[in-house]
Amino acid sequence: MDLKAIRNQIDTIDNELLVLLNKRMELVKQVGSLKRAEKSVIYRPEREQEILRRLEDLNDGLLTKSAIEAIYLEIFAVSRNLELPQRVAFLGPEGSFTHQAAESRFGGMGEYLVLPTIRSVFDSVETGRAAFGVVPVENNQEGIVPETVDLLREKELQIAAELYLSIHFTLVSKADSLKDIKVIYSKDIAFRQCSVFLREYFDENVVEFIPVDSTSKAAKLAAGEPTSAAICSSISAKLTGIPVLFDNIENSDQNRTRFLILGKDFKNQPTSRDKTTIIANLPHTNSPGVLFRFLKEFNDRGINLTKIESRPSRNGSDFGFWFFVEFEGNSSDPAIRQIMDMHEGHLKWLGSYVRMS
Ligand SMILES: C=C(O[C@@H]1C=C(C(=O)O)C=C[C@H]1O)C(=O)O
Repeated sequence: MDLKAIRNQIDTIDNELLVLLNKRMELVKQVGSLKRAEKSVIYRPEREQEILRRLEDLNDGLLTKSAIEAIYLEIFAVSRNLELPQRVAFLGPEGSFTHQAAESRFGGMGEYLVLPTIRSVFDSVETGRAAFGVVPVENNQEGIVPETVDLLREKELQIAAELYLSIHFTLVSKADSLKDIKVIYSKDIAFRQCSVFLREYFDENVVEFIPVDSTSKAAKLAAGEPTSAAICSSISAKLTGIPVLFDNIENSDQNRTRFLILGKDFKNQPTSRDKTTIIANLPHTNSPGVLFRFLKEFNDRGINLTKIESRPSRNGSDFGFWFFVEFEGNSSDPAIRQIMDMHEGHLKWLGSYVRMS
């Protein structure tokens, strides 16, 4: 077949796709009307995951799993926009890893609110300025993001979904040579994640490391100063037009960050692949066996714990603490229900959502 003939066929298929996509949108609109009548939530991450899984199982063509995901996540985002346009807040500025994470779920067409701090993302969802908020919660090299975990305890928001992103850092600067660099800007966590590279190439007695709110803010600052550098994502290097001196400078090439999508009064339908996150404010945490007995309840019921972190309660001068706990399953599972009931008043449910790891 010649080029023209092949392209004719492509055109025919695109025409069919357009008709089908519009048919899909008609149905989505009906779903939207039903949801509005029932005052139920528009975003159903568990339903989207179910569709993806079904299509990936069904697929026997050239499309890879991630290609199907990329296409469909955009279709879902456009669909939701038709049901009810919903603003999504994320920890900015533009070009941050959180921006990348937000776009991967809410699409390129979404309406975004770029906010300067994790707290302001929580606030915007709490006050309804945004329907959803995207924040980082942990990195597999660095552990949890304390601000996010503390705010999950403080605020009354829920986790609608989680997602994972591979993180790569670049060193950017307008300096001609490394020895001209006097200042390096980045986010504190990024400095730690690139510590091996920094030790090898820079003398901390000569170069000043200045932590700022985000890696993209770091790139913007460095773009305006000829003897400064920044550690940032390649997307913010591109957005600020600052030259990349080194790529992939992170300590581990297995560097992944987990993000949470936060909603208000949000509850997913249970699936068979859920994870649940809670805050445990156990009484008398300094007494022997309190944590042991709590964990034993999970073990006795065969519930797989995936995370436990302790955080200071900041209650006067004492050394009390509370726990950020995650485990497999949905809060409506009878075994999990039992534990929640047993500790009523001491456990705060933050969400049950499809497990992505
Ligand atoms: C159409 C719906 O609303 C949203 C859009 C979806 C879609 O495009 O398939 C799926 C789930 C929801 O996030 C639905 O709930 O079925």
